[in-house]
Parts: sequence; structure tokens; C-alpha cells
Amino acid sequence: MPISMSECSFSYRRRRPVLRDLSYTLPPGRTVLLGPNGAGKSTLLGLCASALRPDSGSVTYGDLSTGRRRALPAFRRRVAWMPQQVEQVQGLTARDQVAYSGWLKGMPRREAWREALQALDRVELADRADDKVQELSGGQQRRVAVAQALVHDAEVLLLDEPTAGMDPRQRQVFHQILADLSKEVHIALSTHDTSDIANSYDSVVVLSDGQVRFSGTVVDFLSHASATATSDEQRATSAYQAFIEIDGAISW
Ligand SMILES: Nc1ncnc2c1ncn2[C@@H]1O[C@H](COP(=O)(O)OP(=O)(O)OP(=O)(O)O)[C@@H](O)[C@H]1O
Repeated sequence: MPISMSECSFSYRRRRPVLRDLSYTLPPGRTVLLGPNGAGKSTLLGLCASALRPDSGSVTYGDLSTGRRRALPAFRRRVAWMPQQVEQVQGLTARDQVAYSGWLKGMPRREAWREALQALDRVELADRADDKVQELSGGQQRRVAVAQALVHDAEVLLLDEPTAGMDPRQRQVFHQILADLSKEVHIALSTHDTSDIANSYDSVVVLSDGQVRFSGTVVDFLSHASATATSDEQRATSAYQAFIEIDGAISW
């Protein structure tokens, strides 16, 4: 995935910097971003999505830089972002909602309406297109949000804790959808859930205190697990612990 951060620093309202001089390129395929609360995962995704502007340094996708105002519309068409909190307009159907997102991204109204159904189909919600978003389950609403991000045919999809609050069945459905989507788009997502790592991603990034502590393939990541960890979930938790030291406890 050619989204690169070069010597990026960022702080919220002149507070202590969350990221300091971070140079990092997101890997291609499906990447999971792990880290304790406050590690900077949402901030990193927000910068990669051009929703936040670095105080110094640059974020680029190919030859498009988020620092150049004129490049932003093209950047945002290629790089889609689903924030942690998705604001949905009360009373709209799922299709209205997705079409509205397409229109906000500059799609002509008719095209947005047509593509909205396609995007809902990609997240397996075409049959709920005419239902009000508020009538869908939490997990289904998150899938509508993914369809909103996808409607303009992005090349990269950045998802901030998309599986938060989903039950195991919903998570399984969601991971299958991501597996299908990843044939066409690069995906980076943040989560606190390590249970599906072995089978659901290609690469792992561990962030702590604004620093990348690990970046590599899932196989490489799991090789850092202790020998006593046997199940995939235990191995992922153990490997994660190897990179995060918080008085011996995992903060998530
Ligand atoms: N809007 C904001 N204003 C001020 N500080 C913020 C804001 N958003 C995040 N922060 C601070 O920036 C730091 C990194 O937060 P961020 O949300 O990027 O972490 P995270 O790894 O995504 O955490 P979580 O897993 O809890 O979602 C934290 O110290 C947080 O308090």
C-alpha cells in the first residue's frame, strides 16, 4: 500500500505530540493495527486518511500529498476512511446514506444512487438497502459505514475499530467480507481484538506511545509468541505482549 508517512509529527491542540517524526509506509494487503488505548492508532489512520494534518512531515499516496490542498479530492477518492464514530443522518435508508456519502465525495447524484447499491452488495447488505439505518443492528450499521467508505471505488480502505461491539458471528461475516474486498483494495484497520489475527490479515503493525514497535507479516509476528502459547489467539496475545510493556498487563 503506497501510503507513506515521512517524518510526521502531530499533536492535538498543542498538547504533547502523539506522533513524533514517524516515518512509515503501510504494507499492502490486509493490515491490522494493534496497540493499547491511546497508542495513536486513530491518529495514525486519521493522518493517513488526510482527516488530520501533520504539524510537520508529509503523508503521500503515490504522487499525491495531503499537504497540497489541490491534491486532496483525488487523494480522498483513492483513500477511503471509516472513523471510529460514524455520524449517520437520522431517517435515511441504508441506500440513501451510502449515496449521500458518494455525493459528498463529488459523485453525480444518479451515479451515487446506482453505486450505493453496489457498495451495499459488497458488504452483503443489498437486501437491507431500503431499511432505515437506525433499524439495522450495530454490526450491520458498521457495514453500512464501510459501504459509505467504498462507494467511490477507493483503492485503500482505512477502518478505525470496525469490529468494535460485534458478536463473534458478525465478526466472522465481517472478516469474510474484508477477505473478498481485499482482492480489490488494500485494507488497514485498527482493533483490540487479536482472536482472528492468524487467519484474517497479511501484516501486523504494533503501535505504542506513538512509535511503531513492530511491523511485519502475521507469520513473523506470531513467531514472537512464547512457546507455551498454543491456540492462535494465545499466540497472538503473547506476541503482542512481547512488543508492549505495561507493567506486565495488557491495556485494552
Ligand atoms: N480530539 C482529541 N483531542 C485531544 N487529544 C486527543 C484527541 N483524540 C485523541 N487524543 C489523544 O491522542 C492520543 C492518541 O489517541 P488515539 O485515539 O490516536 O489512540 P488509539 O490508539 O486510537 O486509542 P484507542 O485504542 O483508545 O482508540 C491519546 O493520548 C488521546 O488522549
